Amino acid sequence: MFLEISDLKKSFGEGDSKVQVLKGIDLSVDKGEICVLLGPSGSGKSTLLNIIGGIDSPDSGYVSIDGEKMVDMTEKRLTRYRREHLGYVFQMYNLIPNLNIKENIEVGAYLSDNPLNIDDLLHTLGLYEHRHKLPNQLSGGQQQRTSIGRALVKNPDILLCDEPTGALDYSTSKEILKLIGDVNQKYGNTVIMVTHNDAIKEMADTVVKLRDGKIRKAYRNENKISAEELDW
Ligand SMILES: Nc1ncnc2c1ncn2[C@@H]1O[C@H](COP(=O)(O)OP(=O)(O)OP(=O)(O)O)[C@@H](O)[C@H]1O
Repeated sequence: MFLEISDLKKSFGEGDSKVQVLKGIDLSVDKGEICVLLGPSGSGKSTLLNIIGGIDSPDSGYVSIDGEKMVDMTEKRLTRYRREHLGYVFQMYNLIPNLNIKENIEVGAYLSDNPLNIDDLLHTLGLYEHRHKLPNQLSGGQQQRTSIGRALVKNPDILLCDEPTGALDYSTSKEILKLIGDVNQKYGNTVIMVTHNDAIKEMADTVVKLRDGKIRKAYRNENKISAEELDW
């Protein structure tokens, strides 16, 4: 398996205020899959995503990517690994306001020795004609496309998305989900996507439902549909 998670545990706080947020998570995801993580607020989704992304570390258990355990990496190796192999997309786009769209995407390219062709990517993102505009001249959906471009330009093995459509309306959300599906097809990145929206599970290869820090259900979706066909 490409991504292996074994008996992952994480708590926050100390003594009486200690909260066990992940209580032993086991999960395997194949290369190129879309994995959707669902669960109620506070169930541990973002914590799990942050540990997979090397932003946070577990108390015990491990995450292994392509056979390499992240806990065994030195801080220097982990930083390099994050830069080269992981792309992050958040609910808030976090674009640099005084850089234009192309320059915002170039920020991601500088982190890679082997970035994708930016003009080609701008076409895929539907942003080519907007490339000289500043972020505040674009809609929320176009800004999110830009942040996906920034994450994608280094052609990461894993694209980690935390509520990527959380700030968007229905039709823009569907556009962004279609883009995530399209880039997964085109570039073959593994996608791990956290969402509150149950309908999104229909476009996943693997669906994982968390509750109270544990996996309540994990299954392969044999009847995957495209993002255009989603409805909620
Ligand atoms: N840095 C932190 N310090 C203390 N507690 C934290 C920290 N990060 C998360 N928590 C707690 O861990 C629990 C799980 O949080 P997490 O953000 O992983 O859940 P979630 O399922 O992603 O929720 P949501 O859907 O609301 O984003 C919550 O109770 C949260 O308050």
